[in-house]
Amino acid sequence: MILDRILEVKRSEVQGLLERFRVSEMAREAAQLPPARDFRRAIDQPGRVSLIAEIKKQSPSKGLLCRFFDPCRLARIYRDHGAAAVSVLTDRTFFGGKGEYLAQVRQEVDLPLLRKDFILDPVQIYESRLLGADAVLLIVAALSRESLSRLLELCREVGLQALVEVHSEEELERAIKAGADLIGINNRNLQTFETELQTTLRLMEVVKESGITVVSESGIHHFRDMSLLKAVGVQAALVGEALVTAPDIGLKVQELAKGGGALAL
Ligand SMILES: O=P(O)(O)OC[C@@H](O)[C@@H](O)c1c[nH]c2ccccc12
Repeated sequence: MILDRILEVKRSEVQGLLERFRVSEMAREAAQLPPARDFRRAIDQPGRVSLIAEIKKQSPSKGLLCRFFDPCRLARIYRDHGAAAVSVLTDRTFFGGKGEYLAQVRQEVDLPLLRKDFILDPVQIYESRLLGADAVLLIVAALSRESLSRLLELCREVGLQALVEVHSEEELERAIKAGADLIGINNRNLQTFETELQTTLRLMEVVKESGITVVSESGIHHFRDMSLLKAVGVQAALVGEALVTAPDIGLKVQELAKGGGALAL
């Protein structure tokens, strides 16, 4: 499965980081930073589905999405047309991202930023904070119960929020048990790569009225998708492909923000 391949590469990247940097040194530096922005509050606003707009150059399933890729330009367009937060893919091998993109976007816009990567080790949490992230993605399918709890705890310690990603009822249960208050339901099936908004509708039954902030992820393309998510009580939608491939990106951001009720029609 693709996730196994990604994790193999990621483990060697982590090894590289550990060889190049001292974790204690990074922790000391991170402790001196001003507090991160409140990602959860920015996306959890009554009566609307907030848009988390993603900066994504390529994906394992679709290849190159964006020919003239300029992360800072994308971030400005997202901000100017109604996005509540920005997600930056930093994985290099599979998504064509880099850590520097996050640092550059941090300089460019003041919106809360999510670092989208495959986080397996504490060193990546410190690195994320130093690059300017306000939140990081933790993928339940990629982590043991112990690692998930340990990384969640570390996020709290360093002042980063964690978006805990699930694909199934079983993973959702693990996320809740670990104490996640911000959960991403990924509509993409990791085996087939197909997306199915139904996944969000199904898992929403379990979490609604729990006080957990829910983000629906992947395969969201249209105004009507956002309206549907609004009707089932989701707080935010994470959208990449539909934005970066749109002929007029600003217009697409507006369409989705309107569909979620974040902008007036
Ligand atoms: O491009 P899409 O279908 O709008 O999806 C965005 C986002 O959900 C997707 O990039 C994503 C969700 N979880 C991930 C984990 C790793 C890498 C990427 C992802």
